Amino acid sequence: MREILIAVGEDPDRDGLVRTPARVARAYAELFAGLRVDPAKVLTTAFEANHEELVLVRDIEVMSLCEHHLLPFRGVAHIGYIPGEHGRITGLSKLARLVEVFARRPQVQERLTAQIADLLMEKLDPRGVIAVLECEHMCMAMRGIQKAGSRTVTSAVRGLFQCDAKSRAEAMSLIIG
Ligand SMILES: Nc1nc2c(ncn2[C@@H]2O[C@H](COP(=O)(O)OP(=O)(O)OP(=O)(O)O)[C@@H](O)[C@H]2O)c(=O)[nH]1
Ligand SMILES: [Zn+2]
Repeated sequence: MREILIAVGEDPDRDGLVRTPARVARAYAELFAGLRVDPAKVLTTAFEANHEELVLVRDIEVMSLCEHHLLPFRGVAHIGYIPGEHGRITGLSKLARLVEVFARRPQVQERLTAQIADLLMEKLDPRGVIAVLECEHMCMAMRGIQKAGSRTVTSAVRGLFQCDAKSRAEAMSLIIG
């Protein structure tokens, strides 16, 4: 970070900047803390509830950093699943925790979306999962093409939602609100 400050023409020894490299190191440790967390451990709480229909949590806050520029992208995630045969469900907060673990890594939005869907499929064994993310990327807003306000929508559908157009359409209509 000291080298970067020198490269952009700053004096890394001036008052306001002298502790910046250490601060940035601490900030990055926090922003990338998801690299040191096993996402499977987030879903350890699951219970049988005999609920075999859609569970959908909308508007989960997403804040991540794109791996190309290490600039933030932020927006919301909508995550839904249809429990498996025994109606195995997880705590609602666990869906948000899952977003958090994968978001706190250098990311691309597509992979973040897929990782959330894949882990839910693997750990909950549901009939289907749908994950939709809508984010604005600062690397497109603050620099480069400089188009603030554009939102990127990515989806990952697994299991039943892949082959059953009616279930997918129903989930999508609830996601769009
Ligand atoms: N698919 C995808 N692309 C992303 C994501 N975040 C950033 N990008 C893109 O990654 C690309 C990197 O392109 P490069 O040409 O290597 O880098 P660049 O010269 O800085 O590109 P510009 O942003 O076009 O100036 C850019 O088009 C970004 O918009 C993401 O989550 N998913
Ligand atoms: Zn970027």
